[in-house]
Amino acid sequence: MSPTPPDLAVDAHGLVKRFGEFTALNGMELAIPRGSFYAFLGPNGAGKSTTIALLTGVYAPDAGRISLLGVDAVARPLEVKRHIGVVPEELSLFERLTGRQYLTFCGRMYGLSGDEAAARAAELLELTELTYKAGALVAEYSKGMRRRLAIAAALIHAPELVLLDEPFEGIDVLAAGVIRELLRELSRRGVTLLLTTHVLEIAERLATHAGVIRGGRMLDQGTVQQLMQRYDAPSLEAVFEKLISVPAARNAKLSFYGDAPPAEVVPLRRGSA
Ligand SMILES: Nc1ncnc2c1ncn2[C@@H]1O[C@H](COP(=O)(O)OP(=O)(O)OP(=O)(O)O)[C@@H](O)[C@H]1O
Repeated sequence: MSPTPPDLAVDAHGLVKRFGEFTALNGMELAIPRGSFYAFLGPNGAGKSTTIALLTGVYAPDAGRISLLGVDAVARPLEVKRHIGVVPEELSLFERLTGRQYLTFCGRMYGLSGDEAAARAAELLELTELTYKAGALVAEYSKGMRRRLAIAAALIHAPELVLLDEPFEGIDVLAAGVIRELLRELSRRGVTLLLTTHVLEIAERLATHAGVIRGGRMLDQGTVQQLMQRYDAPSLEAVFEKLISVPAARNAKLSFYGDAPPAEVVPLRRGSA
């Protein structure tokens, strides 16, 4: 890491990523100040997961540069990976380990001693409310439990920057509250967080900063306050709606259904099938 920490935890310029003929990222810019909680927003297919894949070294960019925590992430990916945590949208966990073994294994991969890894695993299981499942195989975990385990695994090496792609996907209301508090606590401790979510209410509650992308480009980014002022919008959701034009699908018709409502809706009797 550089001797003086940079102001930006994520500094990406002119990112281009092509899949064959298709250009998924077309000059993406990303500026995430250290210690901020950044909501990375955009409609389906905008390029959020692809950007995260580039930041975390899953794909190499076709053009552009990426600096994470002051280090060139394309040239020195291993050095960067030691200091970042990632929760991808598509989880691939080791199914034949127990939750506790999985976390301990991840800790050992980051160079923690066996005792340290076990102690942190226990703490993270507690924080994500998975202690009662710690001895069960990951293969037996529900979708929401897997997501929580992945979040725990991403934190085991105390990363300074955590990137979470849809961490609330498939999580019930109570567990979402647990995850929200955990993220808030990390933020309070100065960890930089990047979060993608389609639940703007969650972004609204947590984020200090936001960026809205579409078609592989950054439309605008800044603090949540700045964006609300700039677009004269009362909420992040309103900023999002102003930046992303209303999809044509909202005005589409279900022509094959016909226009007439059913003549009469007959209430079901209690107990009837
Ligand atoms: N491996 C791939 N091969 C071809 N096209 C891809 C690939 N990965 C992503 N794309 C395309 O790149 C574009 C951006 O996809 P990406 O998954 O980054 O979007 P996203 O913003 O994360 O969307 P969502 O909110 O639906 O998860 C989409 O048009 C997608 O179809």
